[in-house]
Amino acid sequence: MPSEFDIIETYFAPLAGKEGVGLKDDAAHYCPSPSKKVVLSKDMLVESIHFLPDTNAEDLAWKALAVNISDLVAKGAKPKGYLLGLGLPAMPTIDWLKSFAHGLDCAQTVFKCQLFGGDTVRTNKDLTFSVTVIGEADVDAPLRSGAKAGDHIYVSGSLGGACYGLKSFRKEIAKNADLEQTYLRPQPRMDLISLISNYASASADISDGLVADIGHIVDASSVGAHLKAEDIPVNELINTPNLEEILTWGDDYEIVFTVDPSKEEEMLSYHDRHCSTPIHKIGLVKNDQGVTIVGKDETILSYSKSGFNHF
Ligand SMILES: Nc1ncnc2c1ncn2[C@@H]1O[C@H](COP(=O)(O)OP(=O)(O)O)[C@@H](O)[C@H]1O
Ligand SMILES: Cc1ncc(C[n+]2csc(CCOP(=O)(O)OP(=O)(O)O)c2C)c(N)n1
Ligand SMILES: [Mg+2]
Repeated sequence: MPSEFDIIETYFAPLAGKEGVGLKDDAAHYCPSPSKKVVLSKDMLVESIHFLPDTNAEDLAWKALAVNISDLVAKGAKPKGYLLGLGLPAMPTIDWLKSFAHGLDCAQTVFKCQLFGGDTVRTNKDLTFSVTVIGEADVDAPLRSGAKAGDHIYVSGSLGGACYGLKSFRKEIAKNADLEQTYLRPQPRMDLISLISNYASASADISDGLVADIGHIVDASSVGAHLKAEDIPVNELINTPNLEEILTWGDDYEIVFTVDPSKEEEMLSYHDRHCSTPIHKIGLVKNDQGVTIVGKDETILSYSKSGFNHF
């Protein structure tokens, strides 16, 4: 049976960049590129809370890194490296370790980053991942607090795929393998990094749900968001979408951002030339408070919760 150190040497060291010092030292050593801003973020994934038990190791590796990369995208930062915390309830099989390392290798290739270090421990019950990502941006990251009245609100991609993917796994809807993939394999919007860093006045990813996360932006900016329900892009694979659920459930790794109207035309032209992920204008920032969602016939939609909350 391999030891903790065998796992690190055999499966993780080959994924390490030079910053990881072969994964044989006490800490990683990272020298940021000259004149870049370093951006750091962490997200954890816990069995049964963030993913279903028995999810295959390759998909877990992808999701653990992808959800973290999404936060760097939201801050207009390019990934450089990551630290991996792994909590294992028992020694995994060799097949699991190979598959997990392969998943990490694929993910870090797509996200253009390397393993800097981490920690491997035993947990009493649940498989747990804790990833810290390290990124670099050319300019100061767009903050949640940067939105101004008059800014236009955009969201990338489409919403609800992960929510309905999990419903498919749970047999609550007819099986849909594409929606299941959206849940298992979130696609952080790497192609939007430069657009966000050049044009967003504020931005966030919508891991907790669109209403909650645009809510975080407007609260931090002391303004209000007015969203037009029919302009919000819902995943087209969903047969009978429940809009309230889609806007408040979470696990969508799309980006919501605000843009000053004087920069909007240039932003859209930049988007046409450099980005492949679609973006949609969904509303306006106004000089009030909170998130107002306007439905058909100008009715105001009100929801019982704004988004995902662990407690
Ligand atoms: N346990 C913690 N210790 C320190 N900071 C935390 C902790 N949990 C969350 N934060 C910080 O709170 C802020 C909001 O976190 P969160 O809502 O998880 O953001 P996101 O949805 O973008 O991952 C971030 O700045 C994050 O670093
Ligand atoms: C098995 C399972 N049950 C429920 C969910 C729903 N869910 C769990 S965490 C989460 C939101 C995002 O997680 P969080 O830890 O809040 O990430 P952060 O916003 O900090 O990036 C959602 C929608 C899920 N993804 N998987
Ligand atoms: Mg978080």
